[in-house]
Amino acid sequence: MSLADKLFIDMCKDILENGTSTEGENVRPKWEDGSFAYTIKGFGIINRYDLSKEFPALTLRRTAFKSCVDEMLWIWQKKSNNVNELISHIWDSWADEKGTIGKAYGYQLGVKHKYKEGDMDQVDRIIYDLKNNPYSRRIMTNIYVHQDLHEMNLYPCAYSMTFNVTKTKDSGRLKLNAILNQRSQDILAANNWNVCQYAVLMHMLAQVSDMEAGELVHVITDAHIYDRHIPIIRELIERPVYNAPSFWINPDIKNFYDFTIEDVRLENYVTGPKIEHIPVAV
Ligand SMILES: Nc1nc(=O)c2c([nH]1)NC[C@@H]1CN(c3ccc(C(=O)N[C@@H](CCC(=O)O)C(=O)O)cc3)CN21
Ligand SMILES: O=c1ccn([C@H]2C[C@H](O)[C@@H](COP(=O)(O)O)O2)c(=O)[nH]1
Repeated sequence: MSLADKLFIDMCKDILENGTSTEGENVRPKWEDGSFAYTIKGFGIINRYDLSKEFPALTLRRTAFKSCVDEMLWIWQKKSNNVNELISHIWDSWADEKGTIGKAYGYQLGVKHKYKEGDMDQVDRIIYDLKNNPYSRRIMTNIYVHQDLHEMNLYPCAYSMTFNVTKTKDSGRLKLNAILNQRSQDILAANNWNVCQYAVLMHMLAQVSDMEAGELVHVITDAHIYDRHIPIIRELIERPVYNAPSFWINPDIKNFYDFTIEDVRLENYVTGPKIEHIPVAV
């Protein structure tokens, strides 16, 4: 069983057994037919993934690896907020007629800020610190920008990465760890999707800074299972599990901006069957 499967199954059981329901309360999201999308939610879930041991892809069902890496690069590398630059259509419901999701995600990472070292956006600031000042305790991004929230079609969910570099005990090589802070998580549609995205981001940043990828700590404030997902989750967590796939990254890429979705892949990724239709609350 992959470690990601174990964490996912334990988390789902915990939410289903100990979580609380929002039914009948004033909630924001709705289903396609206009009814309220209630959830069972757990508070303050923390999952730790050791990327030096295995890649954290779920095997219970296949995570759409190419689409999720494409979305991560859309945010972190293209710094785009236009859904026309995405391969998948997962963001279409939140885009306006021009295809933009407003001042969210990629837009915020592309904003240049003034630092003592010069003007940089948040991604370039991270890369600069990892290369020049890896023991800094100030290497972090934050896209939850209050002054721009009124111009976002959906507020950022995975909103902050805090990077922390340690030394590998045996080899002495530098190890890149990070905490992903997420205020809200749709467990069925996006949990492993988000985990795989940020695991790939860490592998890419580690490679371009001559480090190894270490631990990804995923902190989820509101970890929820939507009402219409409950039977799907109950079936999913009873499925057989397989070993984690192996992760390949093109070793020749030394500049973060040169990575494409073809430069990473999962090998021997054996999974359970596809869930034909996952309704997404909007
Ligand atoms: N309610 C909700 N849940 C989310 O996960 C979510 C939002 N809203 N709003 C913004 C984005 C869009 N995200 C999404 C939306 C849909 C899928 C989805 O349908 N996933 C399918 C297949 C995707 C594919 O093959 O490209 C799946 O099987 O997981 C995933 C993430 C994550 N975010
Ligand atoms: O990367 C993402 C983006 C969105 N989500 C989910 C989490 C929630 O179910 C909705 C957002 O609704 P809010 O009312 O703004 O919390 O989208 C996710 O899991 N991962």
